[in-house]
Amino acid sequence: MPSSSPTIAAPHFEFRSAERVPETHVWSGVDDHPSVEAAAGGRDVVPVVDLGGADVVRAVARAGEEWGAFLVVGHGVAGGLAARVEEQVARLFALPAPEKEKARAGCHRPGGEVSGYGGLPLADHFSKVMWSEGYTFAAAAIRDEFRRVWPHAGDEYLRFWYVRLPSESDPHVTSSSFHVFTTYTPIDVMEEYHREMRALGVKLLDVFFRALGHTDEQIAAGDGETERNIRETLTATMRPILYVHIIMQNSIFQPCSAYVAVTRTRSSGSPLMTRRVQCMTCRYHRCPEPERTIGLAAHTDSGFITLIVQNAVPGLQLLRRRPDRWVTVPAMAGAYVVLLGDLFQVLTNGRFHSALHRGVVNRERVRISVPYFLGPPADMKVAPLESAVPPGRKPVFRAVTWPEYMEVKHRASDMDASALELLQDAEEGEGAWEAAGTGGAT
Ligand SMILES: O=C(O)CCC(=O)C(=O)O
Ligand SMILES: [Fe+2]
Repeated sequence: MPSSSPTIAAPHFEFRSAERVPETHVWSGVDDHPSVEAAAGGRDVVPVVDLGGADVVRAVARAGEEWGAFLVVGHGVAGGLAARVEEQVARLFALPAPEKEKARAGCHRPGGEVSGYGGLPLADHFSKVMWSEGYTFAAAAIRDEFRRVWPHAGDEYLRFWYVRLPSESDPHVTSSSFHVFTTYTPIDVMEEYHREMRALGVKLLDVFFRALGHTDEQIAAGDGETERNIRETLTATMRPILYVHIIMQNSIFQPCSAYVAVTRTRSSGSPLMTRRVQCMTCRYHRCPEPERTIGLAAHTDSGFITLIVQNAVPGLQLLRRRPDRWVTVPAMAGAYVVLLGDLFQVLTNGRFHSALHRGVVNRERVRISVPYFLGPPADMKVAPLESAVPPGRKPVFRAVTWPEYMEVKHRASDMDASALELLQDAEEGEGAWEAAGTGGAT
């Protein structure tokens, strides 16, 4: 449950070596509703939309209306990109704790910057800590962000070439993490991810605009000013997340796997130093701990559209109603997850809705997820598009900027209310805003 208690100032918590879920990370109500695996042919199949297929507009519109989420295939994004992103993100998380701490969010710019390493923005609303670690980067400036948080790493960021050798008994490592030499650096891959996701996001926006009645000609001509403005000013944030599986209790530690840290000279690119470090891996007994904690608490995303690449380990769940149940999004090779955010619900006057979702941990394998959030710039007033408001009707939502929306969302969360409801009627919304501001979150 949301809480107005101050955030726990968690010291660096090393999930990998935790021997039990500490009280700080124990959540109640994680199994309030049953978890359901998407069953073939049943009502709980997360829609899969082929962007290159026939009837794509109808398929996207249906998924947006019924789920606020879907898996997209036929998207035209290079086949190997997902594995490359997963590999580089695994390396970022494999950095030693002091390296991660250097990047801790809020340490680098005045004003409590969220960009960097650490908890998720939503963590402030809970008295418990989530079982995940994450980085947040402004996607268009990721090279500058890396340079800012790890200035000692040099322009090619070669400090991130920590490579883990394969070990059959080590469940942390995915097969794609095994390459010792690769032609990519993390920054190249993350920049490519940014370019591809932005292009995919724009493609999806256009499909949604079509679903609202825009013709090919209108879209080709750049639509009206509002739509063009939305497309051209999209902002993007990238947030790699690591959900470490729960392997504690009765673990028997034994030395067996090794890390190799490879550093290369900047000019020649040839190996300069190779270091072998003996480390510990573990055999483990399964235990019921995953149900006691949560990787990422239930929430809706705030922006327009979130695109997610995840590794082969499922863990993202969508809440479906009547009866309430958490449906696990399958880890489908080659597919990207699409989630609609609250501001998209505002933009489309509620025709397409945001999806309530969460991230769970498991007993077997590490899960990596790399959400890419697309939204408006901070100064854009987001209001229902004309094409989304039926003739003769008033818009359901009042216009709001992203920062204004976040303020409503924070206050709504403290009041245990819904931010979108507070925005639904101008008078009611303003009233509630006032009340939230003065009444406190008791
Ligand atoms: O774990 C995931 O795939 C989803 C992450 C997420 O919902 C978020 O960062 O907002
Ligand atoms: Fe999310």
